[in-house]
Amino acid sequence: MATRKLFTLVFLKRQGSVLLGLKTRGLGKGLWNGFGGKIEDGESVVNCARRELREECGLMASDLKQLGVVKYEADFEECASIVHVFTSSKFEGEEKASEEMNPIKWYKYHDIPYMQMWPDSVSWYPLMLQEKFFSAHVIYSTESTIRESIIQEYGSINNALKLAQ
Ligand SMILES: Nc1ncnc2c1[nH]c(=O)n2[C@H]1C[C@H](O)[C@@H](COP(=O)(O)OP(=O)(O)OP(=O)(O)O)O1
Repeated sequence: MATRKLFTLVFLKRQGSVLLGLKTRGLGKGLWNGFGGKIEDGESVVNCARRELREECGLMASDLKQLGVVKYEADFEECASIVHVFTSSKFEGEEKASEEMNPIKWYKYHDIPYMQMWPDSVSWYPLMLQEKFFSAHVIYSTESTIRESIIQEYGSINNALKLAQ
């Protein structure tokens, strides 16, 4: 079986806005994104989502809900990336930028800076913003060019999770 890297990605929502951070290093440097990272050995998916959210923007979510799975493949890489996508609108703590995400900013849904984000974001954010369950299978031919993209909406998270298997 091909190797896979596992990640989480969390979007906090408040009155028609979503909290994004500008990535300062590593994968996706210079792009706005939600908060997340690699799932550590022995860590559950949801615990990773909670930990990365707290580390990257200082906030703790009490009702994380998994909405989707994004599977990334690239013609120039052997390893696929599986990203588990969560949202929450109940959170507490002191909102603050971090070494990895700086600045952080609330964006109205109609002002999301898609031109300064991963190119596939625009294809599945609308589902995520509407709290729909979804899967996205995205294949890049270069770092910024999508060769193929299949987005699907479901009635529950269970079907989306099949993409992560
Ligand atoms: N195409 C693609 N591949 C991998 N990861 C992502 C994408 N698009 C994305 O939006 N993402 C997300 C998934 C994760 O939330 C981050 C990447 O995590 P990363 O920053 O590499 O993981 P950390 O564990 O935080 O990294 P370090 O702390 O070791 O720097 O982007």
